Amino acid sequence: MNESRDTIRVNELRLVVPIGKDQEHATLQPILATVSLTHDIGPAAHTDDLSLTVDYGRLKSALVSAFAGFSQFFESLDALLSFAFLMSRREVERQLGYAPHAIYVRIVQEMPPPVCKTVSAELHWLKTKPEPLQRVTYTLQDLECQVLVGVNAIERKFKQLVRFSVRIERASSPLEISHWLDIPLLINALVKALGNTSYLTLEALSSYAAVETLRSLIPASNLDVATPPRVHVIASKPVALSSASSADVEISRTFADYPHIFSLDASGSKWMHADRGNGYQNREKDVHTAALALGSNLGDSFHNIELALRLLEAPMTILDRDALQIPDACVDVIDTSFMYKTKPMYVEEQPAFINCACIVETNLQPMPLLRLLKAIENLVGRVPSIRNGPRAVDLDIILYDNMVIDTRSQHQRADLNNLEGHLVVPHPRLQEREFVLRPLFDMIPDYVHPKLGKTICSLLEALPETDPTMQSVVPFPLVSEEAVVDQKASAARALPTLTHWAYFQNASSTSHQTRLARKTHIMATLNVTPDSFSDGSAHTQLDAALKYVRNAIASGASIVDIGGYSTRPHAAFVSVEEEIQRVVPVIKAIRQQDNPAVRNVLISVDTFRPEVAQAAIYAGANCINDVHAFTGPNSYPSCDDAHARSCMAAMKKLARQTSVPVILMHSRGDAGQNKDYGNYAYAQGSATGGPGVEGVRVELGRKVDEIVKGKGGVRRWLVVVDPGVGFSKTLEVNLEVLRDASLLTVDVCIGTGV
Ligand SMILES: Nc1ncnc2c1ncn2[C@@H]1O[C@H](COP(=O)(O)OP(=O)(O)OP(=O)(O)O)[C@@H](O)[C@H]1O
Ligand SMILES: Nc1nc2c(c(=O)[nH]1)N=C(CO)CN2
Repeated sequence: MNESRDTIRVNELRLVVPIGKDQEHATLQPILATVSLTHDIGPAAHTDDLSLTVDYGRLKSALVSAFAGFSQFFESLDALLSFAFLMSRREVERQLGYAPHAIYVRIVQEMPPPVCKTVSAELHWLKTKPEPLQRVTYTLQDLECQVLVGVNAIERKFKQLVRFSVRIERASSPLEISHWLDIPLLINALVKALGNTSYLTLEALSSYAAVETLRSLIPASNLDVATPPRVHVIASKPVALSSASSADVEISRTFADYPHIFSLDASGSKWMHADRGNGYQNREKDVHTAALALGSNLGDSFHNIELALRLLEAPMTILDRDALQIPDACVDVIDTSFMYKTKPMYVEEQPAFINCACIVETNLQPMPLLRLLKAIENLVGRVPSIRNGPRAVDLDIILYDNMVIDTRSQHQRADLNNLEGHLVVPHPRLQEREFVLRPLFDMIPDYVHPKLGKTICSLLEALPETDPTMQSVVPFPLVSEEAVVDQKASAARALPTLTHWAYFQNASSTSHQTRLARKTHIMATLNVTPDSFSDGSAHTQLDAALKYVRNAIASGASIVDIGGYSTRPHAAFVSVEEEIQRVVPVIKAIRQQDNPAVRNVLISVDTFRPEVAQAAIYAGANCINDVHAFTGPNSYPSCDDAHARSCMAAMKKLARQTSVPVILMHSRGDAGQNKDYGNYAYAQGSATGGPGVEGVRVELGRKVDEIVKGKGGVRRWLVVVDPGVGFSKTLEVNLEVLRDASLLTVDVCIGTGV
């Protein structure tokens, strides 16, 4: 039996058919229809009798009259294919009296240049029991795109023509072939996405084309989950080789080849983006970690940096899917450094810089991440300037996972004067920049540079000289109710800066001169509790409070701390409403004073309650001073009770939203409870000092980590720690902490705690 070898074919029958989305948009368009059947021609060959085979003339006429008699319009190539197949099978069965072994139908549509040369759909139908087998193939032939691709210098500079041929194969059930793929949509998506790429190799480019094609198949993927569609891509560079017609890469891929990008849904019946739907676990697979450096020396630098960080976390509002090369782009800042005022490097005649760094988790690939950073620089107000000159904000990718990247061609890599439009990671100047190494050291001192093989710590130590004028800085925002409300409405807004405090790097190692230049900030404490001011009405209380503030400022105070709930042991309970009622009017009154020195004084609100902190900030306070470091009064021995957790979440959210500095004090919960004040023995024998200082470092450090690290964390530069003299400590421990607090960190705020 040779029935599967013989073929009768009507080749490229020219037809003109109505094609369109709907009746109104349907137009007559030429197509080429090919029909072939696999059938044993032996009997007709022996007898030379036409009635024993299929008359191709009758087959052609049947197709012509079926299309001519079709009074509707064809919505898609699928619909045309399906119609041509049904008409062919009917005619062949009419002639033979039974169905042939196999039928093949192909419909080709010529496309207007330069979209692509042709699109075609083919159906292979095979008579098998119990069900026939059916396979559909779509081909986009010679899709022409201008793409930046290649390793040669000229190829990095100019886009070049790349021809793609994309074939999609799917198994389909016999009755279901109409409207599976929207070809115009796919062509559009491909041309747009491919035009934004800048790969070095045709391999990466063709793989990207396969991913984008598979992406467009997701909506219909539930129909084929058992035998998922397969995509073949040929990427061809016609001008790559001087004596050859082209250089090509051909690949064949399916969803399962890209487990980081696609996964099956929970029921296993549909392909989806791995970072969608049942989510977090899937997303994790494609999450990368990058270290970014930020710098600014024009305008309100603190505002610019905060705004840039907020924009960073809203990538989809800045660039579209094509530029980001992913539909659900996501960036989370998960750690921040301290912030520094630094001497300008390279071009020294310009204002001092403010520098910091952050770690992000993102599903963006390196180039789209760079694109996002450049777009944010523009949005924040960076304008062209001289190289290494002043700028509103500068955002650099310092590290990306452990990757070593250089998008320049081999022979462009001799120096660093041609980085424009390229990406080099780790940042090529990292090792000479203290303003980057020091912020990185705050977060990842032990990270090993993937090219240099040295830790951040040793790179910092290896700097030939360090900047003795480098200071860490704490910015205070200028708060007003309208500004906070306005800013709450849009995550991508930041408050302007009222002032900042600056500290030399390391008090013990800086020179006598810089130690003298160091400013000590005095905090005045104003307790607006009923028994704090002698008799009298609310008005005299307010007068007394304002008089205290004026005196404090005149005596050199730079911040006024206002509290409405005493922290002394066994103090009477005060309701949230009452506490708000006590502090808010005083803050508002200060902010309405005529004297600018009083009106603009820094105000911290001394509270452990998020509701009170929020009301105070809305009224004009610009700092939160919390004796329980965001964990509330019931947080000892464990910080894990529900109240402590909800307090932590609410305080973090408020601090993050308003960007006010937070003073976090060491204590062991409510002062009235017995907390075994001498119990710091566990911290004995540490390198940092005595057990008291080490106990404070461990217990407060744990809370600081929880407040700073992870998504939604408070910027590290806004955290001021207070060792809590007089809180949960014996006389000896208090004295030890007073003596050695500088061992804890440079940024300590020492008060008497009353
Ligand atoms: N790791 C990287 N991070 C940021 N930009 C990079 C990186 N590698 C290469 N570049 C390229 O450097 C070019 C110049 O960037 P930018 O204008 O920020 O330079 P600069 O501020 O003068 O120097 P630097 O970025 O070294 O601080 C950009 O167009 C970018 O394509
Ligand atoms: N201190 C300091 N100096 C610089 C900085 C910077 O961020 N900080 N950025 C530069 C160009 O990116 C040039 N010089």
